[in-house]
Amino acid sequence: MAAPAQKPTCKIGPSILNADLSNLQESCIKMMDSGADYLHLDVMDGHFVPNLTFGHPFVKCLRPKVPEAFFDMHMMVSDPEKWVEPMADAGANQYTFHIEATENAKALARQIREAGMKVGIGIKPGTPVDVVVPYADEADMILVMTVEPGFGGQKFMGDMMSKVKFLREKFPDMDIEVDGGIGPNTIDACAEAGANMIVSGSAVVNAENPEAVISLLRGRVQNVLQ
Ligand SMILES: O=C(CO)[C@H](O)[C@H](O)COP(=O)(O)O
Ligand SMILES: [Fe+2]
Repeated sequence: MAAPAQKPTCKIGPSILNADLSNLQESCIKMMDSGADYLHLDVMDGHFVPNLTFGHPFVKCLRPKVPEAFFDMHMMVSDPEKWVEPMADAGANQYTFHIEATENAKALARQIREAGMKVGIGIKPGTPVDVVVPYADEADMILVMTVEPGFGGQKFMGDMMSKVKFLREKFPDMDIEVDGGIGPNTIDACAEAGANMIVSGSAVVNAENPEAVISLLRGRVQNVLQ
C-alpha cells in the first residue's frame, strides 16, 4: 500500500555553487549550522550547460564531512543515466535530472529509485510545464528553474511562477522546488506560487549572516503554507 500523502513542508537548500570552491567542506558545514534543511549540489558537465563543476568523487569525499545532510543533486548533465549508480554510491539522497536531457524519463526515474535515491525532475525556463506532468507520478519532486541553468548569481525569472502555480494546483502534495536568483527580494513570489523547496545560492552564501537569511526565507514560505 502506498504511504499516505503528506502536506509539503518548507525546506531551504543552499546551493554552494558560488561559495569558496577551495573550501567547500567548510561552506557546507556552515550552511548546515546556519539552519539549512538540505544541501543543493550543482553538477555541470560543460555540455548540457556551458559550465563545469564537480562529479561523484567530490560528493563521496564530502559525504563523511556532513554525514547528516540531505544531498539534493542537481544534475545539469547530458547523460543523466550514466551517473545514477556512482552518485548513489557516493552518498547522494536525491537525484534531480533534467527532462530535456533524457529520452526515457520513466526508465530513468525507476533506475534512480532502484539505486535508493529520491527522484527529482527539473525543467529549464524554455520548457513548457506540461511536459513534466506525465512523469509526476514517478517523481518525489519537480524542480522549476528560475534562471537558465549554468551559473549562480543570475536574475530571477518571475514569469516562471505560472509554472509553479500550475504544478501546485495539480499536485497539492508534491515537493516543488525553485532554483535560481532566489533571496529575500524574490522569495515572496515563490512562496505565493506554491513552492516549498527553496534553493538559494548567492543570497545565502554571500550573506554576512546566512542564518538570518535562511530564517527569513523559511518564515515567508511557512506563512503561505499555513
Ligand atoms: O542550478 C543553479 C544554476 O544553474 C544554481 O542552483 C542556482 O543558480 C543557485 O544560485 P543562485 O541562487 O545564486 O542563483
Ligand atoms: Fe541548481
